[in-house]
Amino acid sequence: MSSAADSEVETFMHGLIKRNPGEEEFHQAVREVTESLMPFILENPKYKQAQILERLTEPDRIIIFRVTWEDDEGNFRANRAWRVQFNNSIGPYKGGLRFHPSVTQSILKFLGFEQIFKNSLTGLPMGGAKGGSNFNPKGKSDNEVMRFCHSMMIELHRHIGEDTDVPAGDIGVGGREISYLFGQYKRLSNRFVGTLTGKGLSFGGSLVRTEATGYGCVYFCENMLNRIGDSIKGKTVCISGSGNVAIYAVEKATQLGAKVVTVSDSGGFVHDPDGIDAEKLAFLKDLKEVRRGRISEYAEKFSVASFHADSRPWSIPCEVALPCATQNDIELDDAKMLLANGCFVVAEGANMPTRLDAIEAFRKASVLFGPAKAANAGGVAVSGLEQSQNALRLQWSREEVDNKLQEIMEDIHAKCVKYGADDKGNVDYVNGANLAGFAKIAEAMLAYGAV
Ligand SMILES: NC(=O)C1=CN([C@@H]2O[C@H](COP(=O)(O)OP(=O)(O)OC[C@H]3O[C@@H](n4cnc5c(N)ncnc54)[C@H](OP(=O)(O)O)[C@@H]3O)[C@@H](O)[C@H]2O)C=CC1
Ligand SMILES: O=C(O)CCC(=O)C(=O)O
Repeated sequence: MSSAADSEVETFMHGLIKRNPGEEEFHQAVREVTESLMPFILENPKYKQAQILERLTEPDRIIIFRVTWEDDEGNFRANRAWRVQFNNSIGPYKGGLRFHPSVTQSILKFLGFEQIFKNSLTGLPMGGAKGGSNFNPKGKSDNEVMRFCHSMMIELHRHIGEDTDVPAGDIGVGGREISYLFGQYKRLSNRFVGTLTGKGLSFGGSLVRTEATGYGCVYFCENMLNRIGDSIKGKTVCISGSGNVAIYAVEKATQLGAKVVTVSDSGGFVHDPDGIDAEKLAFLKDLKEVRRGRISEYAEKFSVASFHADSRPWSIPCEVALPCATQNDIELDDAKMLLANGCFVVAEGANMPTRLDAIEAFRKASVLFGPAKAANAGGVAVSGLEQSQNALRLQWSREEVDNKLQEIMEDIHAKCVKYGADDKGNVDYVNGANLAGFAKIAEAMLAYGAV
């Protein structure tokens, strides 16, 4: 980056931090995008003149509300919830809901901001949003989760709609939660429309939505490898997380011939040197999707595997790393360890799982680095396809949706290459994803004038 661009980035970030004090995750997400975009904005004064970056980093609105619910002992409990409607320049607001005790406005703003670019990359007409609550579903009964979701929707339903804002799942929000939320939405609005995605298959859900983020991440990884004449087949893969994204990343990587040797949760990671085969994956799905148990049980069941409490999997040698748990999961030291052990491909299944200095280390080492906006866009892409099916009142076959998902991931990869390749043909996927995502949104914002 030129020194002029450098100093513009610092001036811009100074103002942003002043306007959004203490929101570190949001600052981190905006800095990464700003560093990619600033040289382009300086070359194209129309974006600066129209204050596109300033407008893009200010949410259209944030709705904050209290959710009161009753636990199984009859106590009243209260949580805080948010919906950050960030930008609807290219379509209705779209993005997941996160239920986790760590949720703050900063986290939801970083997620909503990233979602604007990700959704643009899919080529589908979706704006960016995110929401959630500091409610902790862990250890709660189904009835408690239901009461929380029903109470949350009493407020949320006023702000969403199939052409306004379409929430979906994220950490702590899966099929169970979406069902409770959708049931209450349907009752309150007296309309059966696709205002949430990730629904059950018997009431408007799309085939392959459950698998889409994990599968899409592996498809993106395969696209990056194919471009250099390689493939994921035969590669050793480390995955973090053991939730929705991680499980289906394990499944697709294994189907394509890779050996996945780690998964994790907030208690630690398991290392299975033999790889997670179909039988072990079935156990993992039952453990996490049905019994909601801890990952340490995997090592109790399969003696070849070891459990490492309170640690992340990045010390285990691998060629491909797929962080699929949460933000800031790969620190600089983890990146150094991965590089020293021969890792040369990283695709982000989670949102912002890699710290900025760790990304820099990967870039310097010419790692094939697929940023979240591109690599995990498969989930929201199939959510977009769910909206299309709902609007058409049709359900497409598994094969049809999976083919469309593969096409969308290939298309996102091609856009990253178009916008991120240098003269020698090396691709900076971070710059590519940011620039390609930005181009479409910025054109729409310019066309609207001062709105
Ligand atoms: N679901 C989707 O379609 C999409 C999800 N994403 C992103 O992918 C990531 C994972 O989401 P998803 O799989 O849906 O969520 P899940 O709730 O299904 O799984 C989350 C996983 O991450 C672990 N985890 C969560 N927080 C922490 C933490 N602070 N430290 C260590 N581990 C943690 C969880 O462990 P534990 O159970 O112990 O908490 C669990 O294994 C998130 O970053 C999400 O934003 C991105 C695109 C789409
Ligand atoms: O499916 C969706 O609408 C949102 C998925 C999501 O939360 C994400 O892409 O981070």
